[in-house]
Amino acid sequence: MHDAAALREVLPRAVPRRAISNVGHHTLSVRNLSFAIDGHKILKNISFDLPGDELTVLMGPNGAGKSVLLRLLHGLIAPSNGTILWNGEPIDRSIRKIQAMVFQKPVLLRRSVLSNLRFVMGLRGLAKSRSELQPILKRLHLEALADRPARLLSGGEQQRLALARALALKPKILFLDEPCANLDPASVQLIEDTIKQEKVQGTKIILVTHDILQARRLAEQLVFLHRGEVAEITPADIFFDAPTSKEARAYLDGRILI
Ligand SMILES: Nc1ncnc2c1ncn2[C@@H]1O[C@H](COP(=O)(O)OP(=O)(O)OP(=O)(O)O)[C@@H](O)[C@H]1O
Repeated sequence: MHDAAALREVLPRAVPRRAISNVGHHTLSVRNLSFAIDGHKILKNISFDLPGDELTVLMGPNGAGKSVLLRLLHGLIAPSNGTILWNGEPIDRSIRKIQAMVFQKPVLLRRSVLSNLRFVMGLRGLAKSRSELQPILKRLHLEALADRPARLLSGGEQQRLALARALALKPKILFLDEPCANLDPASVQLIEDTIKQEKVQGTKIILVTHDILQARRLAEQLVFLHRGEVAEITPADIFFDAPTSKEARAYLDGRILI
């Protein structure tokens, strides 16, 4: 696949609808959301509300449907049934523009680090000079790598670039799919600190992780998925002390879920 085409695959498709105003601390909701492929039901009639001012962590065993749910929420795939709402309104083009996503395996262009940032911003009509991009490079410790080919970066450096690219879009809703998988402790801390700063600045964050300690450090709200269904949605402190579902209890105890 051509570079630009590959990157467009990770940007949400615009859905033509009316514009909305006053986006801030609102709520991301799904109603009766289902997704099936070839008759295989991957997500089954899910409904929930994720308050804009709480950091939501999405957990669940392998194959539960977490990545598929993030891709649906981000608009990369269309649901078989159901609706996704931001502040009570169906997601439209103006809301797609305030979303960004970081994938577990970064999708980067065969260009420099700087050029990767510029390209995505250009797609959103946000042309930026080198000096204007310095703060975001600095924030993710990428200044010294700005002119390096992105695909030659280490895994951790690529993940920092993927986060920088998402943040450069100044998203109000940020989806993170295991952004710290395979990162060293310093990189994990940098990414977690950056996520916390974004949250404080009012970005709605939905993070998928299998790292229970990371979830404890970051989560305010916990959504636990099991076999395509929401087993529980709980404030994080309750979830880790006394999960209400047997599925979450088994997961936290390290028992295999069937
Ligand atoms: N394009 C697809 N075609 C067919 N099946 C798919 C497709 N995408 C996902 N699936 C299936 O949907 C289920 C959920 O996948 P998903 O990647 O969302 O799981 P996950 O909860 O993110 O798991 P993990 O923790 O292992 O990353 C899996 O059984 C997967 O095989």
